[in-house]
Amino acid sequence: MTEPIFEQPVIDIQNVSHSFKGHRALQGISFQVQPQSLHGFVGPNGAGKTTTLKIICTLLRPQGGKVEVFGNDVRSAVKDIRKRIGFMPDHFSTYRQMTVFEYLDFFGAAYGLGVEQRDQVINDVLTLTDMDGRKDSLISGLSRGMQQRVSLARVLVNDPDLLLLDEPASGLDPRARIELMEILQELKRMGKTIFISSHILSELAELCDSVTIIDRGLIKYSGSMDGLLTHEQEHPSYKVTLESEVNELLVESLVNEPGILSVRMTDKPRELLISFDATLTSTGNLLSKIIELDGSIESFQRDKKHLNQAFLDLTEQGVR
Ligand SMILES: Nc1ncnc2c1ncn2[C@@H]1O[C@H](COP(=O)(O)OP(=O)(O)OP(=O)(O)O)[C@@H](O)[C@H]1O
Repeated sequence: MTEPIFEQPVIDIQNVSHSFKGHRALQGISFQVQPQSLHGFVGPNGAGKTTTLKIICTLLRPQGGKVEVFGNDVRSAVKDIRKRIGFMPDHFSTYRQMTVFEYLDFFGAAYGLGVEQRDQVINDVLTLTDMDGRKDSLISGLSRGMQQRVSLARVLVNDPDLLLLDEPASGLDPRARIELMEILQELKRMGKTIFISSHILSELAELCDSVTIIDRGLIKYSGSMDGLLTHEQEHPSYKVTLESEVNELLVESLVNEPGILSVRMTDKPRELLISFDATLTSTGNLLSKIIELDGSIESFQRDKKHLNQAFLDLTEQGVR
């Protein structure tokens, strides 16, 4: 039998805490980000997203706990980490009077690239971000969506292995958002790991393989996107579509079965929502019972929670 290969996580956060003037912004958070994943970091205002991002990209020293990026400690290996990451903050910096080329050239030089190499790299990153025709445009004249792409192009100049993006989609119209997500998918296909924060879970659902949810400095969930939507493993819920209309006798018989917690009819006459206690019965038992009582199932599928509901269930009410 082949042994499973355990890859080292790109980001490994263990019990990290951080306070600002007595206010506990991070209260012992732990999670990991796997290589070549697109990992969402979601939480309401003031949850601690930017603080965490700044710690990961070595701009802020954690006061407690341990953070490793590519196996290097953020406290001691600042230079090694900075060489391999690209951080895109949630605001555009103050270089608006430059052209796109001048801006990227400036950062290329700051990263130590020679003139010829910079020309090549700038052409490549402009192609990647679909900005070929904008090389000589003034940044101040670009739309918010285009400015975001320039920001992303800037982050790509040193060919980082890990991209840290703070709210990159905020303020973008739906088209610009979709286009940005497509660029990020392409970067993932190129082998990069992408860590992206947002207030809005549904914005990242299609894009991310995994997600961490943070609220008031505490991690509420970290794992696969799929796992988030089927979070209540002990009480799974299934949507059953019958070939004929649901009759009340069937509902009554199912409700009385051991382990079945609820049987609900929906606004569709052939559909039922059934949840059960997985420690007392199983999907197989449920299926056999329905077949025995009715005999005609058209479809049977796990009922996933709505994204917004999953987010609301995990985070607390109130603005902070
Ligand atoms: N420099 C600072 N001084 C004082 N308090 C701060 C500082 N930076 C952050 N905080 C506080 O720490 C908490 C976490 O802030 P953080 O910016 O990390 O949250 P966030 O999830 O990024 O929020 P948002 O989505 O609103 O940007 C908030 O209560 C915030 O007010």
